[in-house]
Amino acid sequence: MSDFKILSQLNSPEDLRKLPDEELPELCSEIREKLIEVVSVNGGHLASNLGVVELTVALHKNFKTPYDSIVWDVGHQSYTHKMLTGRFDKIDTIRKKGGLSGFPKRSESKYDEFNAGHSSTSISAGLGISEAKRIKGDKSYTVSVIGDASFTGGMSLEGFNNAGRYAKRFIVVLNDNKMSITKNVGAFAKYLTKVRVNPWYLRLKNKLERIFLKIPLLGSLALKVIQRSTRNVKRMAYKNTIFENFGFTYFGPIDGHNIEDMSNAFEAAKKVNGPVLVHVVTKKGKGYEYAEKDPKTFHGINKFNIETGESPQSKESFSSVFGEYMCDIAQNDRRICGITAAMGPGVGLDKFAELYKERFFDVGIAEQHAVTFAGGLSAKGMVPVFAVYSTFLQRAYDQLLHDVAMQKLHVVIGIDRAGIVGDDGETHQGVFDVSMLNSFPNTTIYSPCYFEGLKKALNQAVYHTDSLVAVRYPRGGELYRPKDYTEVSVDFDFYGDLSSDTLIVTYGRLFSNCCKALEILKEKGKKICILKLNRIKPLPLDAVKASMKFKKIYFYEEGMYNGSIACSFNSELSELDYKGNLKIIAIDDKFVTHQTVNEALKELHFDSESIAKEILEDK
Ligand SMILES: Cc1ncc(C[n+]2csc(CCOP(=O)(O)OP(=O)(O)O)c2C)c(N)n1
Ligand SMILES: CC(=O)[C@@H](O)[C@H](O)COP(=O)(O)O
Ligand SMILES: [Mg+2]
Repeated sequence: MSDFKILSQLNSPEDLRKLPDEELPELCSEIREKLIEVVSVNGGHLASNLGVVELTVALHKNFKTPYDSIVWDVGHQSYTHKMLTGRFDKIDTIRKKGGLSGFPKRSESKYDEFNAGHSSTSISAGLGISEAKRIKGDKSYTVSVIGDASFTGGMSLEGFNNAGRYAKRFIVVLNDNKMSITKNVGAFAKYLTKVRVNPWYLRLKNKLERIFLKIPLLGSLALKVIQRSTRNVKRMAYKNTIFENFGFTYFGPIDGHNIEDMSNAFEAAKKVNGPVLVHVVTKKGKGYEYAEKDPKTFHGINKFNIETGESPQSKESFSSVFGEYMCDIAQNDRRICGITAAMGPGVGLDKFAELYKERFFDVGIAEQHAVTFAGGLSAKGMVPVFAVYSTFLQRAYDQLLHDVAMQKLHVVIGIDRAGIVGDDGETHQGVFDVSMLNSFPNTTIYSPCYFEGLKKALNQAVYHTDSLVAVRYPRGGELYRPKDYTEVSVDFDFYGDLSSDTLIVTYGRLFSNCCKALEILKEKGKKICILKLNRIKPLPLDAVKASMKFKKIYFYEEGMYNGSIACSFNSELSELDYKGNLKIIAIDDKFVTHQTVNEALKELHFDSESIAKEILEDK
C-alpha cells in the first residue's frame, strides 16, 4: 500500500505544475490507487474516474486553474480533479453526509466552476463562462470536458452549434472511451469510430500545426496558412471532421493516457484564434483489471472487494420487477415497446433488450427525444413504455406536456429512482416528478409501495389508462411490510384502526415508515389509521371522502411541498368543507444533499421515529 508520497504533498494545482515531468507517472499511479481504495469503501463512479487520471493531470498542468476554468460534464469523473485541487485530505469523505460531493460543486471549491450531475451541460456552461470573460476583458481559457456519450445529448449539440460561431479561448475536450454506461450508441458513436480508425491525415495535420506553432512570432500566421492549406487539401481529397464544419479547430485523436501528447495539444489549442475541440481517446476503467474488463459494472458501483472485484449482489429491486413485468407483457403483446435513454441496466430493461430487439430502443442520453419519440410510436398504435430515472425525466417537461398529454397520446412512463436516492445527492434526488406532473391535464400517476403494487399499477397503466400515465417507484427494494397488510385496491387502501381520530395519508415507500410509526404509537397506547394512496393523480375521491371523518390528518410526502399531492388533497378536503386539521410534511423549498437514503429520510422527518414523535407531541 502506498503512502501517497507525491499526491499528499500537492496542496493545489500550482504544486502540480512545479512537479518534474518524470514524477507524473508515479503521481498517476498514486491517484489510481487512491481512487480504487476510496470507491471500494464509499461506492462511486470508478471506471470513468480511472479513465481520466492522465487527462486531469494534463489539464491542470497546462491550464492555470483556477484562473483558467475547467467545466466537467456530468462531473462523475471529477474525483482526480478534487484530489489535485486541495481536497486530497477530504477524499475519503466523498459521497458521505457532510463530506465531499461526488460531483463538482461551486460551494465546495473555487476550482469547481459549474455544478453538474446531469449530462450534456458543459459546452453551454463553458461557453457562457467564456463569453462572460470576453465581455469583462478576462483573457483566461475555458475548457469543457465532455464524454463521448454526453456529447450526443441534445443540449451539447445546441451548445456546440452556438459556440462554433464566436467562441474564443474556448476548448472542448471530447473524452472518447467508446462507452456510455453501456456501449455508446447512435450515429455519432459510429462517426467517432471512423475518426479513431482513420487518423493518419489528422495526425499529419496536427504535427504540421505543432511545428509551425513552435516558430516564434510567425507561429500564428503560419498556423493560419497551414489551416487554410489543410482545408484546401481536405476539400480536394479528404472529408472534414464534423467538428470543423461546426467552426471548431480539431486536434486529435490523441492518446488520453499520454500526458506529453495531451500537453502538446493543449498548448497548440491555446494558440488558435477560435474554438477548439481536442479529441482524446481513453480507456474506461484504466489501471484496474476488473474495471477495464467490466466498465459497465464499475461505472457506478457500491462498495467492493479490491482483490476480487466483487460487490455485494443487489437483491430483487423495483427496477428488476419492472423489467420482468415488461418481458411478460411483451411476449403476448406486440405493441409493447421499451425505451431507455442510456440507462438500460439501471432501469432493468437488459433482458427486454435481448428478447425483444426490434421493440427495444436505447436512444442515448436523450430524454426529450425519448418522450416525443414515444409519442410518435403511440400515434401509430404502439404502447411505448419509457423507463427513466425521476431526476432525468425533468429534462423532458415540455415534451411530456406538448407532445404527449396535450394530444392524449397513450405513453407510459416508468419513473425509476422516485424519491430520495442517497449518495448521488441533490442533482439526482427524485423529488420533483410529482409536482411537475401534478400540474398536467390528461395525466395519471401511480406511486406503489411494494412489488405487487408496482405490477398492478403497470397493468393498470398499460391496459386500463389513456393518455400520459406514470408509474413511479423508488431506488432499490421493498422496505418494511406489516404481516397483516394486504393490498386490496389498485387506487388506495386503508390500514390500521379505522375508528381512530387520527389519519396519516401517504404514498410510495413512506407507507412502510408510517406502518412502523403506527406500531410505535400502538405500543404507546395511541391507535391511528393510514390511508395509502396508490393512484395519486387524479386523486381517488372516495378516499378523500372517507378521510373526512378523521379529526386530525397528517400527509407525509417524499416530494416537494409546492405542487404536492398533499396540496391537491387539501383542496379536495376544503371543497368538501372538511372541519378537521390537515398537516403536511413534505420537502419544503430546499435541495436535499448527498447522504444515505435513511439519513436523508431522517433529516426530512420521514423516518418512523420522527413520524411517531410528530403525532405524539402534536397538540
Ligand atoms: C441527463 C442525464 N441522463 C442520464 C444520465 C446518467 N448518466 C450518467 S453518466 C452517463 C454516461 C456518460 O457517458 P460519457 O459521457 O461517455 O462519460 P463516461 O462515463 O464514459 O466517462 C449517463 C447515461 C445523466 N447523468 N444525465
Ligand atoms: C452519474 C449518473 O448520473 C449515474 O451514473 C447515476 O449515478 C446512476 O445512479 P444509480 O446508481 O442509481 O444507477
Ligand atoms: Mg464515454
